[in-house]
Amino acid sequence: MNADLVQLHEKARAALDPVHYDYYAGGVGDEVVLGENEAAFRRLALLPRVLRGRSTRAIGVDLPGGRLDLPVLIAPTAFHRLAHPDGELATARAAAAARTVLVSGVASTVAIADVVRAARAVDADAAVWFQLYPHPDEDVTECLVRRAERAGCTALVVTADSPVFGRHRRDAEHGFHDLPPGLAAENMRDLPGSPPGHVRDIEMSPLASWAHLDRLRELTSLPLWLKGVLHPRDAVLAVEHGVAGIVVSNHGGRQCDVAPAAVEALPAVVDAVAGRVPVVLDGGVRGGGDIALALALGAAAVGIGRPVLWGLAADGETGVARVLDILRDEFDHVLALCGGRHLADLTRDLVVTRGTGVLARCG
Ligand SMILES: Cc1cc2nc3c(=O)[nH]c(=O)nc-3n(C[C@H](O)[C@H](O)[C@H](O)COP(=O)(O)O)c2cc1C
Ligand SMILES: O=C(O)C(=O)c1ccccc1
Repeated sequence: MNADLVQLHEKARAALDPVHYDYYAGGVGDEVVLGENEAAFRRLALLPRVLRGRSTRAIGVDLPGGRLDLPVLIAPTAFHRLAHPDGELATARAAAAARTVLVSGVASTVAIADVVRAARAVDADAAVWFQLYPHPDEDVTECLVRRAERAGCTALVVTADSPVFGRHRRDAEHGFHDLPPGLAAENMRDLPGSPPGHVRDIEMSPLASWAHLDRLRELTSLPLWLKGVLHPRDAVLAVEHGVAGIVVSNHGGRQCDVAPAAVEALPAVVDAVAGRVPVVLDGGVRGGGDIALALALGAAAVGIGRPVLWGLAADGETGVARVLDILRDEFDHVLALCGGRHLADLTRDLVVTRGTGVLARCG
């Protein structure tokens, strides 16, 4: 991990209630995938190109739903007010100031309208996307979509890797099941079928299907991203079902513990999609080199989850801004060292498997 991010992580660990730290840090089952997401990047290396005579670099990227000034967006993570009293408001301000996208989760502790307002107060053009799970009650799903639209979100992200909740041993050991008094999943308040003021549970839908995705797509004109794709055939189906983009993700190792590392699943998905829609990768991205590797393997951008939570817990908005700054600066530096000027200069032939010197299996 980038050394400055390690420091922020340590500061966050010291600041957080250990139960909440474990909620953020933990994974499903034996936490195999949690470790693999980071370890898989360390098994890859990048062959720099030389004598390319370049001085300036362009690292922005346009995606359906918004432009990013750096190829890093903030992946949806739950309950930011466990990390800092300003919660998602702080995250939204830092993302807007860095001119990148915040994917704000249904499980946020600030209502989506307030999250977007905070972002737009910093940058009138700020792009905030809304992430949701297909709720078993489709009226609830529809209401959430309308809330996101009314709030001014510019894309929807549907998370497909959670037909059921992952079993998080650390949470079970701590008996962590509920938010502390005063905090709630504010997007779930006042939904159809509940009394005024009531906050509904976020539920997973074991019955969620491609038909649900179709209905969601028909419900809104917002670009629809599908998050949590690992199998190339699902990537093809997603394109056929009209998604605007795909997020290759194993949910940061919090869902299926026999899944591969996210970056190892990336090349086959990129090949299957064949440029028809952009592919974003999240899971284990902890430095500029990881970003360069993911882009070289075909990602249009990466998402970061836990590093944002560490920045937020360590120093609120300033901490999140620092995380984005560290990653921007280190990625730009790696690009320069590799003789790149544009993101498109990061190509798959640069990626080799460490210890073998041969092109990565994907190469
Ligand atoms: C504490 C926590 C909560 C999360 N909550 C959600 C969520 O509500 N919806 C979702 O799609 N992904 C959720 N994720 C997964 C992230 O969007 C992302 O896939 C993952 O964190 C990326 O891995 P990284 O943490 O190694 O960067 C969560 C991750 C963490 C760590
Ligand atoms: O913790 C998670 O990973 C997650 O995705 C989630 C889902 C619903 C509510 C809170 C968090």
